Amino acid sequence: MTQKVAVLGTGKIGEALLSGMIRAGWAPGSLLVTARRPERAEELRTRYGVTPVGNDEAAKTADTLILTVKPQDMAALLDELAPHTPADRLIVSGAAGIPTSFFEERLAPGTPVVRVMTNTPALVDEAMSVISAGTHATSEHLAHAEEIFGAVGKTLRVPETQQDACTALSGSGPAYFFYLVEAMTDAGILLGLPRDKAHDLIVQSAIGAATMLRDSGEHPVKLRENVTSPAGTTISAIRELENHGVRAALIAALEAARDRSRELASGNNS
Ligand SMILES: NC(=O)C1=CN([C@@H]2O[C@H](COP(=O)(O)OP(=O)(O)OC[C@H]3O[C@@H](n4cnc5c(N)ncnc54)[C@H](O)[C@@H]3O)[C@@H](O)[C@H]2O)C=CC1
Ligand SMILES: O=C(O)[C@@H]1CCC=N1
Repeated sequence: MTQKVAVLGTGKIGEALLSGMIRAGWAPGSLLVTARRPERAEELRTRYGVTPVGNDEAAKTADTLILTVKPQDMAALLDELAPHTPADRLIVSGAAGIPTSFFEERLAPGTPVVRVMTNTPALVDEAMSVISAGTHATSEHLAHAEEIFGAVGKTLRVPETQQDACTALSGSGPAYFFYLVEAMTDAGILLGLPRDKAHDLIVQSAIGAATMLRDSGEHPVKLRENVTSPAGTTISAIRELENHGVRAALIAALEAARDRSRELASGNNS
């Protein structure tokens, strides 16, 4: 029997995952989606050939339910799902902050839950997805989640205690790089370059640097040293970064993201 997978609350992350699964060869006929707005459901059917259903129908029909609603909407979704979800369904949560115990408390006893933190480079099959098992999830359940999220990039198993830290690093991580590109493009404007040229120079430098980080096998310190000539330009820039506390700012920023992920777990949604 074909395994059916349902994506519930198919927004940015849900659609990125869905499209990646289809690119990786999943049959659209084995994929169900749910969305709040009927126009959105139709859009997904037209774009991917998947079947839109209600949340209750997804729970009854699919073997694996991937929940990609916002953390703030998860309790309401689980209220809707609980009466229709047999305990043999695999629940995969993609939400920041929410622990597997949150699902276990609201669904039938023994329900397997896997928590995943992915990121938006799923759109280009370069996601980093971090995967943890709940109390009743077996290694087969983890392997199934890896098969799904492996369609859009790399996966890594971690203990659930590390999920909030991973959310701060890789879940939110792409935003920090986009922010740096934005700021460096502004610097290019200050230095008199047209915006489009500044953008292209920084983006290609980012792609080159990321490829070297991934493929060279060198430590980032060594890669930076190779750019930094004695009495040259780079060290003048690095001194300013240190003077402005950029390293400390990054450490504090990621600590704040980790703390916010923990707050989402405790139901602080403001
Ligand atoms: N955006 C990002 O970079 C990342 C987001 N996440 C997590 O992924 C989840 C989704 O985030 P996004 O895709 O950015 O949000 P989004 O707002 O684009 O998507 C969530 C979707 O869920 C729908 N929804 C809410 N309640 C529903 C219900 N009861 N039934 C059906 N649909 C319902 C909403 O209409 C919306 O389309 C969040 O939990 C977030 O923490 C994880 C990693 C990265
Ligand atoms: O900002 C957020 O809460 C979500 C989770 C990780 C990335 N975006």
